[in-house]
Formats: sequence, C-alpha cells, structure tokens
Amino acid sequence: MSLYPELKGFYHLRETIGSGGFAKVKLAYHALSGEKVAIKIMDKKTLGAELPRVTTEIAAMKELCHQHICKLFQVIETETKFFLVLEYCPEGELFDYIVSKDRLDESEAQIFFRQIVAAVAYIHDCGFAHRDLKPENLLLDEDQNIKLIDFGLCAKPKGGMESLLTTLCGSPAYAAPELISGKQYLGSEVDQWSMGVLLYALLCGFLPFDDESITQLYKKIKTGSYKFPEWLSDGSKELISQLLQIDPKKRIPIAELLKHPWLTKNVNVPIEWKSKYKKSLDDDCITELAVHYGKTRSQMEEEILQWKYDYQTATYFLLLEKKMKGKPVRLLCRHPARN
Ligand SMILES: CN(C)C[C@H]1CC[C@H](N2C(=O)NCc3cnc4ccc(-c5cc(Cl)c(O)c(Cl)c5)cc4c32)CC1
Repeated sequence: MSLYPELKGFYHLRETIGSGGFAKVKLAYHALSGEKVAIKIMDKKTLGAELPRVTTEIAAMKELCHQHICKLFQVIETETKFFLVLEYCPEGELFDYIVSKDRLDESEAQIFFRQIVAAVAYIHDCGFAHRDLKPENLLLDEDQNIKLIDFGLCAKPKGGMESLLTTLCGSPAYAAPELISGKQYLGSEVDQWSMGVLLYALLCGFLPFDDESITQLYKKIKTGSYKFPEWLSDGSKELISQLLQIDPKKRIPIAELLKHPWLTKNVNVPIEWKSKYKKSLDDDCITELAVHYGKTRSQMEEEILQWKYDYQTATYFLLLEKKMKGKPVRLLCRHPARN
C-alpha cells in the first residue's frame, strides 16, 4: 500500500534526499515525462504555527519563474499534507560545495555570485524580499548553476518594495544590523546585507560575523566588526564592504551591483538578470500535451493558462525543461489518456 496514495501513477517516489526544518524532500520521477523532480512533503500537524510559511512559499513560487530560482511545478494539498513538486537540483547545497573546497577562488565565486545577484534582482523586481539568503538555500543543478530555494520567509510588502517590514526572521549570522535591532527595515536592504555575508563566505570559507554567544554575535553585526583574510583581492574587499554597510542607505543598490567592476571583470557584460523564460506558451509543449490528452491545441492552451499548478501544469513545465535541455519534447506514452 503506497504511503502517499495521492502521488500514485503520477510520480514514482524514490529515496529521501534531504530535510529542511518541517519538511522531508524526496527524489521522484514524473511519470509522464520521466524527468526527475524533488517533492517537498510537509505534514500539517507538524507544521503547526509554521503553516503560514507554506502558503507564503507557495504564493511566492507561483509568481517566480527564473533560471536561478528553483521552479515549482505542482502543489498537492490533502487534509493532512502539502506536497510541493519542485525542480531537482542534483548537486545539492552551495554550502556543501564551499566546505568541500575549503573556499572558492575569485573566478568561481564571481560566477556563482553573478547568478545569485541575478536571482535577487529578479525577485526584488517582482516585489519580493527573500530575507533568508544563505548558502544552505542556494542549490546547484546538474550544470552547477545556482537555484534559490526556501521562500517560506519571503515578504511581498503590500505597499511595494519601498514599504517597511518589521518581522525578525532569517538566520542570525546573515541578518542585517537593522533587522536584529528590531527596527523597521526594507526587505531589499536586508537582502543586500545577506549578499555581502554570502560573498564573504564564498571567498573565505567562513563567516564574517561568528560567535558562540548570540549577544556577542549581535554586537559584532551591529558594530560591523569583521576582518578580511590576507588572500582577498582589493576588488573583492571593496565590493564586500559596499554591501556590509551598517547604514542600509549606504549599501550599494542592486542596480549598481549588476554592473559592479568585480562582477563584470573578464566577462565585460552587465549581469543579465531578467528571466529567460518567455511570457507566452511554448507551441511544441502545448502540441505534445494536446496529443496526449486528446484535446485541441486551443483547449489545451486555455487550460494551461489557468496555471492551476496541477499535474498538467507540472507536465507542461517539465516538457519545457526537456526542451531547454535539448531533449525531445515528448511524453512517455502518446495514446490519449485512458481515464
Ligand atoms: C536549508 N536546507 C537544509 C534545506 C535543504 C532541503 C533539501 C535540499 N536538497 C537536498 O538536500 N538534496 C538534494 C536536493 C535536490 N533537489 C532539491 C530541490 C528542491 C529543494 C527544496 C526546494 C525548496 Cl523551494 C524548499 O523550500 C526546500 Cl526545503 C527544498 C531541495 C532539494 C535538495 C537541500 C536544502
């Protein structure tokens, strides 16, 4: 008897590949396309007070469609559980990658950081602040491209990115001074600070602010007391210090960041931060879906455009993934679905 009857016939479940707080993440195969996916499984009872984080994450991920953000394919909600069907990132956490290499050299750190800045520029442009940027929430796909995850703490301020937030959240070592002082803050500015901590961690292999005692840690953050190891170049030190500014108004804005010399050297083009996904539907994918479900193309388009995040939405996105990877845009069985 299958433990998750809701997935039967749609996904072939494999081993647990990780756990994130209140969730278990399992590898699975999407039956129709044969593509690998990660299914984040949460039990509503265990979630308890954390339940709003799931609705926050689902709402945010439905609006975010970007090459450096982990894609949400389907949401299954039952009486007792949530299942989020997500893009699989076989190379796991950037955190583990940094640890395995001790620290990254400048050219590798630059490639990753360009992708991180692109993802953050995109979510800010969509009106979201992530608020929990850290290497554990940055995964790597099979081509070692960055995929941002865990939007459970993100905020979409009602009055737009200029309006202030107050919730104390995120991980202390990455939290901005204004956030830990309990002041009101701008989501975009705390994300800028976290990116400064991230860049430091990429290049050094340890954190700029660290201490066993949380009060000592907070004191170091509020006074901006951190040191640069001797191996850092002047360019990287300059960029880190422009992000780790105690006064949020002095932090380099994301628009400047996109063309910062340290990020554009050797590549000489500003960071392409906009989504590479087209707004319009892909014809090949719609055709393949229509053939499979025995519907006309216009019927199929109408259904997909409702973005119900059901199995059809997942199948559309996974056909698109296959196309973007140069694989044939084909489902595993082409006869009209027998019900
Ligand atoms: C903060 N950390 C501890 C959390 C861990 C959770 C397991 C992760 N993971 C692996 O452990 N192995 C491989 C692996 C492969 N593909 C994944 C795809 C999506 C997600 C994912 C996406 C979202 Cl949006 C989300 O909210 C969560 Cl929790 C997970 C995790 C994957 C994954 C790594 C980070």
